[in-house]
Amino acid sequence: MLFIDNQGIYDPRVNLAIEEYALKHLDLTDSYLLFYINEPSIIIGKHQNTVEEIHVDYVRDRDIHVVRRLSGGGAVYHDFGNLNFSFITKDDGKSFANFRKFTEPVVQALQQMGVQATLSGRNDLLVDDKKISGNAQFSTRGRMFSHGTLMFQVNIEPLVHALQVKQEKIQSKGIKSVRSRVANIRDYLAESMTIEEFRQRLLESIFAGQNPIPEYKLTEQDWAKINEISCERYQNWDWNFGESPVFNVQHSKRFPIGSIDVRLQIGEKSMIESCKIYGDFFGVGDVSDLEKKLVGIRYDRHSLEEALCDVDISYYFGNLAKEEFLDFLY
Ligand SMILES: Nc1ncnc2c1ncn2[C@@H]1O[C@H](COP(=O)(O)OC(=O)CCCC[C@@H]2CCSS2)[C@@H](O)[C@H]1O
Repeated sequence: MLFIDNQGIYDPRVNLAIEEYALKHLDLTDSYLLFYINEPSIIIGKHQNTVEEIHVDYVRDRDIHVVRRLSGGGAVYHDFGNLNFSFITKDDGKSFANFRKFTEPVVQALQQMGVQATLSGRNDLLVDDKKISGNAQFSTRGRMFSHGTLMFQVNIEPLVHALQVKQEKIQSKGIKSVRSRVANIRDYLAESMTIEEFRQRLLESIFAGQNPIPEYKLTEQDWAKINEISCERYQNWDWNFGESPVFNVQHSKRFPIGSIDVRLQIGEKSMIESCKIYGDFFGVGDVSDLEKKLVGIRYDRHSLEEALCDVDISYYFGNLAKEEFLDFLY
């Protein structure tokens, strides 16, 4: 495994581009570990409807970045007290959805520092029943990353406010990110340290026995492509916010693999004119392919079944069965 050093970069639109670049373009014969700290930001899950996850006025007034990421899951808040880790590796077909594999080295490092963290629920690390880390994954073409937050010393007040959607919006929508009681790691450490020292301790624990720690240095060529990805995707309103959905059928439900929220606009002769799928579910497939499959067909059970007959639903939504998805749609 190689360590990618990006210290000194705090812009989430660049950090997420480094991660995407490493995933898609670096030689994954080796795995990589990337750490990043972002200035105040909300990082939205791939399938979420941004305006329904944030307090728009609060976020605008405080210049908090709002950036969508590639992985599924819910919305989290980052600031200079939050350290993110990302393992970028080949997807051997067994690792996706295995959160234990990628959080274990971090849990061990935390335990060495006196912090009794455990993996619990779908994707959280807890101390004292409080969440200190949220994790998510993304897989594409045999490559994947598994990344997580580490709340070292996050300012809790803006975290709560920025993720608190305005009241009228909550009422218009069934499904939200999974809100948790959160805590900061610093409060549980055996000895005090700065976030930089914390990062160093994690690094030394994960690369135990390797001195010096093997590093991959980003080249000028890498940087040119990273900046391109950053501009095209993470600095782009279309990606981060996108168009608001129009719909006249909305179904929301929480499944074991996460929440799914489907909005359909039904036109003349019962035809589906547009389809949008939101949620904090985990899956490998790009749901926009599924959305496209549903457009142009009749909104009745039989037509839906026909349209989905050659579709592997679990590819998009973890291990959800097709029947369950059809019952949910219609
Ligand atoms: N920074 C941070 N760390 C841990 N938990 C948080 C954080 N911010 C908010 N929350 C809490 O988690 C829920 C959302 O939980 P939920 O389970 O819905 O979503 C996640 O955990 C996603 C984790 C994504 C990690 C990526 C790693 C690199 S870029 S972002 C939110 O409502 C708060 O209660």
